[in-house]
Amino acid sequence: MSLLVTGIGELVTNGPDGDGPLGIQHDAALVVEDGVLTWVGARRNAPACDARIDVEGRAVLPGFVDSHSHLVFAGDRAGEFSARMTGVPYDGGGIATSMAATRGAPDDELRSLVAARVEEMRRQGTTTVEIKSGYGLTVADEARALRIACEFTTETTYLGAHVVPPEWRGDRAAYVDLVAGDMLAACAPHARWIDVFCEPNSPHAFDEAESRRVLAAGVEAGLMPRVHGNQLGPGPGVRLAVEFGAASVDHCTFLGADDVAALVDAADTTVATLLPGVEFSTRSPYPDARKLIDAGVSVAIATDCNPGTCYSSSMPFMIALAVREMRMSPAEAVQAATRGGAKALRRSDIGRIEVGAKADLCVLEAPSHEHLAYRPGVPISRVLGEERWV
Ligand SMILES: N=CN[C@@H](CCC(=O)O)C(=O)O
Ligand SMILES: [Zn+2]
Repeated sequence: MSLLVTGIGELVTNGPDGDGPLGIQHDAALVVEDGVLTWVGARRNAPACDARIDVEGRAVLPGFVDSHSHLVFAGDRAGEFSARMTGVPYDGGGIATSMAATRGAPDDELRSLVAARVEEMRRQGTTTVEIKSGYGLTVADEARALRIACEFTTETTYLGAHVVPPEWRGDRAAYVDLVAGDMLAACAPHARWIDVFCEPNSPHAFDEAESRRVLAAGVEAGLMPRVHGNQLGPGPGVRLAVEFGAASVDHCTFLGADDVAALVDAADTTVATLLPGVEFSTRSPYPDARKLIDAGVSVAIATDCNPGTCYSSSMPFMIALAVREMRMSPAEAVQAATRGGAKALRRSDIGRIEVGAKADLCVLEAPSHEHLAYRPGVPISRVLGEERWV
Protein backbone atom coordinates (compact mmCIF):
# COMPACT_ATOMS: atom_id res chain seq x y z
CA MET A 1 0.00 0.00 0.00
CA SER A 2 1.53 3.32 -1.07
CA LEU A 3 0.46 6.65 0.37
CA LEU A 4 1.03 9.98 -1.41
CA VAL A 5 1.24 13.08 0.78
CA THR A 6 0.55 16.30 -1.13
CA GLY A 7 -0.14 19.93 -0.37
CA ILE A 8 3.07 20.32 1.66
CA GLY A 9 3.61 24.07 1.83
CA GLU A 10 7.12 23.70 3.23
CA LEU A 11 9.01 20.43 3.41
CA VAL A 12 12.01 20.47 5.76
CA THR A 13 14.20 17.64 4.50
CA ASN A 14 17.51 18.32 6.28
CA GLY A 15 19.03 17.11 3.02
CA PRO A 16 21.13 18.64 0.25
CA ASP A 17 18.36 18.97 -2.37
CA GLY A 18 16.53 22.04 -1.15
CA ASP A 19 17.00 25.59 0.04
CA GLY A 20 19.33 26.52 2.88
CA PRO A 21 20.65 24.31 5.65
CA LEU A 22 17.21 22.78 6.24
CA GLY A 23 16.96 21.65 2.60
CA ILE A 24 13.51 23.23 2.28
CA GLN A 25 11.30 22.26 -0.68
CA HIS A 26 8.06 24.01 -1.59
CA ASP A 27 4.98 22.47 -3.25
CA ALA A 28 6.53 19.13 -2.43
CA ALA A 29 5.05 15.67 -2.14
CA LEU A 30 6.28 12.38 -0.75
CA VAL A 31 5.38 8.72 -0.87
CA VAL A 32 5.28 6.33 2.09
CA GLU A 33 5.30 2.55 1.74
CA ASP A 34 5.49 0.22 4.75
CA GLY A 35 6.68 3.02 7.00
CA VAL A 36 9.52 4.06 4.70
CA LEU A 37 9.87 7.06 2.37
CA THR A 38 10.07 5.76 -1.19
CA TRP A 39 9.79 9.01 -3.14
CA VAL A 40 10.32 12.73 -2.33
CA GLY A 41 10.05 15.57 -4.83
CA ALA A 42 7.95 18.19 -6.57
CA ARG A 43 4.19 17.58 -6.53
CA ARG A 44 3.99 17.78 -10.32
CA ASN A 45 6.29 14.77 -10.65
CA ALA A 46 4.66 12.61 -8.00
CA PRO A 47 3.83 9.00 -8.93
CA ALA A 48 0.35 7.50 -8.68
CA CYS A 49 -0.31 5.82 -5.33
CA ASP A 50 -2.96 3.67 -3.65
CA ALA A 51 -4.05 6.49 -1.34
CA ARG A 52 -3.45 10.20 -0.90
CA ILE A 53 -3.65 12.77 1.85
CA ASP A 54 -3.51 16.52 1.30
CA VAL A 55 -2.04 18.57 4.15
CA GLU A 56 -3.36 21.79 2.63
CA GLY A 57 -0.27 23.98 2.74
CA ARG A 58 1.02 22.92 6.16
CA ALA A 59 4.71 22.49 6.88
CA VAL A 60 6.08 18.96 7.19
CA LEU A 61 9.38 18.13 8.86
CA PRO A 62 11.15 15.07 10.23
CA GLY A 63 9.61 13.89 13.49
CA PHE A 64 11.47 15.26 16.50
CA VAL A 65 14.25 13.07 17.84
CA ASP A 66 14.36 13.49 21.61
CA SER A 67 17.77 12.02 22.36
CA HIS A 68 17.77 12.50 26.14
CA SER A 69 14.99 11.57 28.56
CA HIS A 70 14.45 9.88 31.91
CA LEU A 71 10.85 8.70 31.53
CA VAL A 72 10.89 5.72 33.92
CA PHE A 73 9.98 7.33 37.22
CA ALA A 74 7.13 7.57 39.69
CA GLY A 75 6.07 10.58 41.74
CA ASP A 76 7.10 14.17 41.15
CA ARG A 77 9.19 16.88 42.79
CA ALA A 78 7.02 19.96 42.38
CA GLY A 79 8.05 21.14 45.85
CA GLU A 80 11.71 21.02 44.88
CA PHE A 81 10.89 23.09 41.78
CA SER A 82 9.08 25.70 43.88
CA ALA A 83 12.02 25.89 46.27
CA ARG A 84 14.37 26.43 43.33
CA MET A 85 12.25 29.31 42.12
CA THR A 86 12.95 31.00 45.46
CA GLY A 87 16.69 30.48 45.07
CA VAL A 88 17.51 26.97 46.34
CA PRO A 89 20.13 25.58 43.93
CA TYR A 90 19.87 22.19 42.19
CA ASP A 91 22.54 19.69 43.22
CA GLY A 92 21.12 16.29 42.22
CA GLY A 93 20.15 15.38 45.78
CA GLY A 94 16.46 15.12 44.83
CA ILE A 95 17.19 12.15 42.57
CA ALA A 96 17.02 9.96 45.71
CA THR A 97 13.42 11.10 46.24
CA SER A 98 12.42 9.93 42.75
CA MET A 99 14.43 6.76 43.29
CA ALA A 100 12.39 5.89 46.40
CA ALA A 101 9.08 6.55 44.61
CA THR A 102 10.19 4.54 41.57
CA ARG A 103 11.39 1.56 43.59
CA GLY A 104 8.00 1.52 45.35
CA ALA A 105 5.92 1.54 42.15
CA PRO A 106 4.61 -1.76 40.75
CA ASP A 107 5.63 -2.69 37.18
CA ASP A 108 2.21 -1.88 35.74
CA GLU A 109 2.17 1.56 37.29
CA LEU A 110 5.63 2.39 35.91
CA ARG A 111 4.66 1.00 32.50
CA SER A 112 1.55 3.17 32.30
CA LEU A 113 3.47 6.24 33.44
CA VAL A 114 6.01 5.72 30.66
CA ALA A 115 3.26 5.02 28.12
CA ALA A 116 1.50 8.27 29.02
CA ARG A 117 4.74 10.24 28.71
CA VAL A 118 5.63 8.73 25.34
CA GLU A 119 2.11 9.44 24.13
CA GLU A 120 2.41 13.03 25.37
CA MET A 121 5.61 13.34 23.32
CA ARG A 122 4.02 11.88 20.19
CA ARG A 123 1.13 14.32 20.48
CA GLN A 124 3.73 17.08 20.06
CA GLY A 125 5.53 15.55 17.09
CA THR A 126 8.26 13.43 18.68
CA THR A 127 8.76 10.14 16.82
CA THR A 128 11.94 8.85 18.48
CA VAL A 129 12.83 9.03 22.16
CA GLU A 130 15.82 7.79 24.08
CA ILE A 131 14.92 6.58 27.59
CA LYS A 132 17.39 6.16 30.46
CA SER A 133 17.19 4.11 33.63
CA GLY A 134 18.61 5.79 36.72
CA TYR A 135 15.83 5.92 39.31
CA GLY A 136 16.17 2.28 40.38
CA LEU A 137 19.81 2.10 41.45
CA THR A 138 19.64 -1.55 42.52
CA VAL A 139 20.41 -4.44 40.19
CA ALA A 140 16.75 -5.47 40.02
CA ASP A 141 15.30 -1.95 39.79
CA GLU A 142 17.67 -0.77 37.05
CA ALA A 143 17.05 -3.91 35.00
CA ARG A 144 13.31 -3.48 35.50
CA ALA A 145 13.44 0.16 34.33
CA LEU A 146 15.28 -0.88 31.17
CA ARG A 147 12.94 -3.79 30.46
CA ILE A 148 10.01 -1.38 30.63
CA ALA A 149 11.83 1.24 28.53
CA CYS A 150 12.46 -1.42 25.86
CA GLU A 151 8.70 -1.73 25.40
CA PHE A 152 8.69 1.84 24.05
CA THR A 153 11.98 2.44 22.26
CA THR A 154 15.11 0.77 20.97
CA GLU A 155 17.15 3.71 22.31
CA THR A 156 17.57 2.60 25.90
CA THR A 157 20.36 3.81 28.16
CA TYR A 158 21.74 2.23 31.32
CA LEU A 159 22.30 4.97 33.92
CA GLY A 160 23.11 3.07 37.09
CA ALA A 161 25.70 5.82 37.60
CA HIS A 162 23.05 8.52 38.06
CA VAL A 163 23.82 9.16 41.73
CA VAL A 164 25.23 7.15 44.60
CA PRO A 165 22.05 5.95 46.36
CA PRO A 166 21.69 6.72 50.10
CA GLU A 167 22.37 3.14 51.24
CA TRP A 168 25.80 3.22 49.52
CA ARG A 169 26.93 6.68 50.61
CA GLY A 170 29.32 5.22 53.15
CA ASP A 171 31.08 3.24 50.43
CA ARG A 172 31.01 4.96 47.06
CA ALA A 173 33.69 2.68 45.67
CA ALA A 174 31.55 -0.38 46.35
CA TYR A 175 28.61 1.22 44.54
CA VAL A 176 30.80 1.97 41.51
CA ASP A 177 31.90 -1.68 41.60
CA LEU A 178 28.27 -2.73 41.52
CA VAL A 179 27.41 -0.36 38.66
CA ALA A 180 30.36 -1.62 36.63
CA GLY A 181 29.83 -5.24 37.66
CA ASP A 182 26.62 -7.10 38.54
CA MET A 183 24.28 -4.21 37.71
CA LEU A 184 25.85 -3.77 34.28
CA ALA A 185 25.60 -7.50 33.61
CA ALA A 186 21.88 -7.45 34.42
CA CYS A 187 21.21 -4.28 32.43
CA ALA A 188 23.38 -4.63 29.32
CA PRO A 189 20.98 -7.05 27.58
CA HIS A 190 18.28 -4.36 27.74
CA ALA A 191 20.35 -1.33 26.79
CA ARG A 192 22.03 0.14 23.73
CA TRP A 193 23.85 2.90 25.60
CA ILE A 194 25.68 3.54 28.85
CA ASP A 195 25.60 6.95 30.51
CA VAL A 196 27.11 8.51 33.63
CA PHE A 197 26.30 11.69 35.56
CA CYS A 198 29.89 12.95 35.57
CA GLU A 199 29.71 15.94 37.88
CA PRO A 200 32.35 16.68 40.49
CA ASN A 201 30.30 19.75 41.43
CA SER A 202 27.62 17.49 42.98
CA PRO A 203 28.37 15.33 46.03
CA HIS A 204 25.82 12.82 44.72
CA ALA A 205 27.19 12.28 41.21
CA PHE A 206 30.46 10.81 39.91
CA ASP A 207 33.95 12.21 39.55
CA GLU A 208 36.29 11.67 36.63
CA ALA A 209 37.85 8.42 37.84
CA GLU A 210 34.49 6.90 38.78
CA SER A 211 32.96 7.97 35.47
CA ARG A 212 35.87 6.56 33.51
CA ARG A 213 35.52 3.23 35.27
CA VAL A 214 31.79 2.99 34.53
CA LEU A 215 32.12 4.01 30.88
CA ALA A 216 34.98 1.60 30.27
CA ALA A 217 33.02 -1.28 31.78
CA GLY A 218 29.99 -0.40 29.67
CA VAL A 219 32.03 -0.29 26.47
CA GLU A 220 33.59 -3.63 27.41
CA ALA A 221 30.06 -5.02 27.76
CA GLY A 222 29.17 -3.81 24.26
CA LEU A 223 27.27 -0.63 25.14
CA MET A 224 27.96 2.69 23.46
CA PRO A 225 28.87 5.63 25.68
CA ARG A 226 27.15 8.96 26.27
CA VAL A 227 27.78 11.35 29.16
CA HIS A 228 25.97 13.89 31.35
CA GLY A 229 28.71 16.50 31.55
CA ASN A 230 29.45 20.07 32.63
CA GLN A 231 25.92 20.66 33.95
CA LEU A 232 26.53 22.29 37.32
CA GLY A 233 29.97 23.74 36.76
CA PRO A 234 33.19 23.23 34.83
CA GLY A 235 34.38 19.64 34.89
CA PRO A 236 35.83 16.67 33.05
CA GLY A 237 32.60 15.49 31.35
CA VAL A 238 33.24 16.84 27.87
CA ARG A 239 36.87 15.73 27.90
CA LEU A 240 35.88 12.24 28.97
CA ALA A 241 33.10 11.99 26.39
CA VAL A 242 35.48 12.94 23.61
CA GLU A 243 38.13 10.55 24.89
CA PHE A 244 35.61 7.68 24.82
CA GLY A 245 34.26 8.66 21.40
CA ALA A 246 30.84 9.12 22.98
CA ALA A 247 27.95 9.82 20.63
CA SER A 248 26.89 12.72 22.81
CA VAL A 249 27.78 14.80 25.83
CA ASP A 250 24.70 16.33 27.31
CA HIS A 251 24.05 19.61 29.16
CA CYS A 252 27.33 21.43 28.28
CA THR A 253 26.21 24.36 30.38
CA PHE A 254 29.65 25.28 31.73
CA LEU A 255 32.33 24.88 29.07
CA GLY A 256 35.87 26.20 28.94
CA ALA A 257 37.77 27.04 25.78
CA ASP A 258 39.43 23.60 25.89
CA ASP A 259 36.04 21.89 25.99
CA VAL A 260 34.82 23.83 22.96
CA ALA A 261 38.01 23.06 21.07
CA ALA A 262 37.69 19.36 21.90
CA LEU A 263 34.09 19.34 20.68
CA VAL A 264 35.09 21.05 17.44
CA ASP A 265 37.75 18.41 16.82
CA ALA A 266 35.25 15.66 17.66
CA ALA A 267 32.36 17.14 15.65
CA ASP A 268 32.06 14.05 13.44
CA THR A 269 31.78 11.78 16.47
CA THR A 270 30.48 13.58 19.54
CA VAL A 271 27.41 15.82 19.61
CA ALA A 272 26.90 18.50 22.26
CA THR A 273 23.29 17.95 23.31
CA LEU A 274 21.84 21.07 24.86
CA LEU A 275 18.89 20.78 27.24
CA PRO A 276 17.47 24.29 27.62
CA GLY A 277 14.48 23.09 29.62
CA VAL A 278 16.93 22.30 32.42
CA GLU A 279 18.24 25.85 32.56
CA PHE A 280 14.64 27.08 32.46
CA SER A 281 13.58 24.80 35.34
CA THR A 282 16.67 25.28 37.48
CA ARG A 283 17.15 29.00 36.85
CA SER A 284 20.65 28.37 35.56
CA PRO A 285 22.53 30.22 32.85
CA TYR A 286 21.91 28.80 29.38
CA PRO A 287 24.77 27.14 27.46
CA ASP A 288 26.42 29.34 24.86
CA ALA A 289 24.89 27.65 21.82
CA ARG A 290 25.89 30.51 19.54
CA LYS A 291 29.55 30.07 20.39
CA LEU A 292 29.35 26.29 19.90
CA ILE A 293 27.62 26.48 16.52
CA ASP A 294 29.85 29.27 15.24
CA ALA A 295 32.92 27.26 16.26
CA GLY A 296 31.70 24.20 14.32
CA VAL A 297 30.44 21.95 17.13
CA SER A 298 27.68 19.44 16.28
CA VAL A 299 24.66 20.44 18.36
CA ALA A 300 21.40 18.72 19.28
CA ILE A 301 18.61 19.79 21.57
CA ALA A 302 16.48 17.46 23.68
CA THR A 303 14.00 17.68 26.54
CA ASP A 304 15.80 15.70 29.29
CA CYS A 305 12.23 15.04 30.50
CA ASN A 306 12.64 14.04 34.18
CA PRO A 307 10.99 14.86 37.51
CA GLY A 308 13.88 16.98 38.79
CA THR A 309 15.48 19.38 36.36
CA CYS A 310 12.89 19.53 33.57
CA TYR A 311 9.44 17.97 33.75
CA SER A 312 8.59 18.85 30.16
CA SER A 313 8.19 16.45 27.24
CA SER A 314 7.88 19.24 24.70
CA MET A 315 10.41 19.48 21.88
CA PRO A 316 8.59 22.57 20.50
CA PHE A 317 9.16 24.26 23.87
CA MET A 318 12.87 23.36 23.70
CA ILE A 319 13.04 24.82 20.19
CA ALA A 320 11.44 28.04 21.43
CA LEU A 321 13.90 28.24 24.34
CA ALA A 322 16.85 27.51 22.05
CA VAL A 323 15.85 30.40 19.81
CA ARG A 324 14.85 32.92 22.46
CA GLU A 325 17.35 32.12 25.19
CA MET A 326 20.31 30.55 23.37
CA ARG A 327 20.29 32.70 20.24
CA MET A 328 19.90 29.83 17.81
CA SER A 329 18.02 30.66 14.61
CA PRO A 330 14.67 28.88 14.14
CA ALA A 331 16.33 26.80 11.40
CA GLU A 332 19.26 25.83 13.64
CA ALA A 333 16.92 24.88 16.47
CA VAL A 334 14.67 22.75 14.23
CA GLN A 335 17.70 21.03 12.76
CA ALA A 336 19.15 20.39 16.24
CA ALA A 337 15.83 18.84 17.31
CA THR A 338 15.71 16.51 14.31
CA ARG A 339 18.97 15.75 12.49
CA GLY A 340 21.02 16.72 15.55
CA GLY A 341 19.12 14.28 17.76
CA ALA A 342 19.52 11.55 15.16
CA LYS A 343 23.27 12.11 15.07
CA ALA A 344 23.39 12.03 18.88
CA LEU A 345 21.83 8.57 18.62
CA ARG A 346 24.04 7.53 15.67
CA ARG A 347 20.97 7.06 13.49
CA SER A 348 20.87 7.85 9.76
CA ASP A 349 17.33 6.53 9.17
CA ILE A 350 15.61 9.31 11.13
CA GLY A 351 15.92 13.09 11.42
CA ARG A 352 15.78 13.62 7.66
CA ILE A 353 13.29 13.30 4.84
CA GLU A 354 14.84 11.34 2.01
CA VAL A 355 14.23 8.12 0.15
CA GLY A 356 15.03 5.17 2.39
CA ALA A 357 14.50 7.02 5.67
CA LYS A 358 11.76 6.07 8.11
CA ALA A 359 8.51 7.89 7.37
CA ASP A 360 8.60 9.58 10.79
CA LEU A 361 6.98 12.86 9.95
CA CYS A 362 5.78 15.86 11.90
CA VAL A 363 3.15 18.20 10.47
CA LEU A 364 2.57 21.72 11.70
CA GLU A 365 -0.65 23.64 11.92
CA ALA A 366 1.39 26.40 10.29
CA PRO A 367 3.03 27.15 6.96
CA SER A 368 6.68 27.11 8.09
CA HIS A 369 9.07 25.70 10.69
CA GLU A 370 9.58 29.22 12.07
CA HIS A 371 6.20 29.01 13.77
CA LEU A 372 7.54 26.48 16.27
CA ALA A 373 9.54 29.19 18.03
CA TYR A 374 7.29 32.05 16.94
CA ARG A 375 4.20 30.53 18.63
CA PRO A 376 5.59 29.10 21.90
CA GLY A 377 3.19 27.11 24.01
CA VAL A 378 0.69 26.67 21.17
CA PRO A 379 0.09 23.02 20.19
CA ILE A 380 0.84 23.30 16.45
CA SER A 381 2.86 20.11 15.92
CA ARG A 382 1.65 16.51 15.53
CA VAL A 383 2.94 13.24 14.12
CA LEU A 384 1.66 12.99 10.54
CA GLY A 385 -0.97 10.29 10.27
CA GLU A 386 -2.05 10.58 13.91
CA GLU A 387 -3.23 14.14 13.95
CA ARG A 388 -6.69 15.53 13.65
CA TRP A 389 -6.30 17.38 10.35
CA VAL A 390 -5.82 14.56 7.88
N1 LIG B 1 21.64 15.58 35.96
C1 LIG B 1 21.34 14.43 36.05
N2 LIG B 1 20.16 13.85 35.72
C2 LIG B 1 19.00 14.58 35.31
C3 LIG B 1 18.23 15.12 36.47
C4 LIG B 1 17.60 14.04 37.29
C5 LIG B 1 16.80 14.50 38.45
O1 LIG B 1 17.08 15.54 39.07
O2 LIG B 1 15.87 13.75 38.79
C6 LIG B 1 19.38 15.63 34.29
O3 LIG B 1 19.86 15.24 33.25
O4 LIG B 1 19.21 16.84 34.51
ZN1 LIG C 1 19.57 13.68 31.99
